[in-house]
Amino acid sequence: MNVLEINQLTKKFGDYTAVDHLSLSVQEGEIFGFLGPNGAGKSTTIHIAASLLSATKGEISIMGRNIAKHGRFAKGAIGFVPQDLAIYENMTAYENVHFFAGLYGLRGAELKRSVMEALEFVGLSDRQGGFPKNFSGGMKRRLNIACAIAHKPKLIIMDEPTVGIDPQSRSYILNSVKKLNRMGSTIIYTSHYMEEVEEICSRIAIIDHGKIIAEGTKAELKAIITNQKSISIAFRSTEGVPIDQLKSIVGVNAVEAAEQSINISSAVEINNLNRIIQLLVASGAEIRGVEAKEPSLETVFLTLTGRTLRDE
Ligand SMILES: Nc1ncnc2c1ncn2[C@@H]1O[C@H](COP(=O)(O)OP(=O)(O)OP(=O)(O)O)[C@@H](O)[C@H]1O
Repeated sequence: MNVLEINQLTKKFGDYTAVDHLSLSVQEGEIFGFLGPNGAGKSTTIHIAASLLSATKGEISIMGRNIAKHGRFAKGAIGFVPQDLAIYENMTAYENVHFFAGLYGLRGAELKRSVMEALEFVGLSDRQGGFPKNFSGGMKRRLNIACAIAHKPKLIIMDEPTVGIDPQSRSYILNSVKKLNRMGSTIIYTSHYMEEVEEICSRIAIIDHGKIIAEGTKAELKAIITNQKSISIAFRSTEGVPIDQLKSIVGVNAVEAAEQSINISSAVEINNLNRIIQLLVASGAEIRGVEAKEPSLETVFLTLTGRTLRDE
């Protein structure tokens, strides 16, 4: 069964089209990754799916019911973890979760039990009486998650839940996502960190400029680029590296530059490595290493759009 179905969704802000005839479906039991650079339209799409924003055009159904007609049902079926923390600093951790779970109609002993279970789940039960202002960034993110899951929603939508936190909290959150999924929730996970999406998601949609540009399992997405190789070259500094000239070498499809490295996506059948190295040596760039890399979702994105996921 499809837990979420989006059909030809369009959202305009004035003249600007943030989401452009976007369709996708998420099946029960999936961890579905929604991957795209900043500004691609991920948040707008999931805000509409969570009934927090209205669509300009298109239809959305949750477990077969149109959200425009079954608003109450749709809201109860979804747990939404927003990108910007939605917690009250002047309420304790317990009171925060209690407040949000109460909004979903839980009452009495069931409400108390659900609040404690959610706090336990995110590892904050021993801090239930603490105020978020005394919490670390990672703890606040975990509390944000507890607020969204206490009512045991069928579908949990997470909008970049690991932005700006330390690696330990990030790994805690990623493990929690997997555990929630094992416990029966379907998850939509949006991110512009492709490593996270590769690690936890069973199916992925890549979005750019409000449109889905590729969709499938990791293997299916990588199959798009089996005719591509990825070469990573390290430098002391990439200043002065002739990027435009590299792009004009036969076979090269895209070049992505960071401070001390460049990634080149190039056609497998064309042996242009000599030409690439010659050009770099002639430019005076100090090469520190050359490595052929396994294609990643980053390579898929780079190949499809000519841009990197991160520098938008
Ligand atoms: N309320 C608004 N008014 C005008 N433009 C908006 C509004 N909300 C979003 N946009 C624009 O719509 C586009 C898509 O934004 P959205 O937040 O959905 O992207 P995103 O993929 O979630 O990126 P991010 O990771 O930065 O949140 C952006 O160009 C953004 O500036």
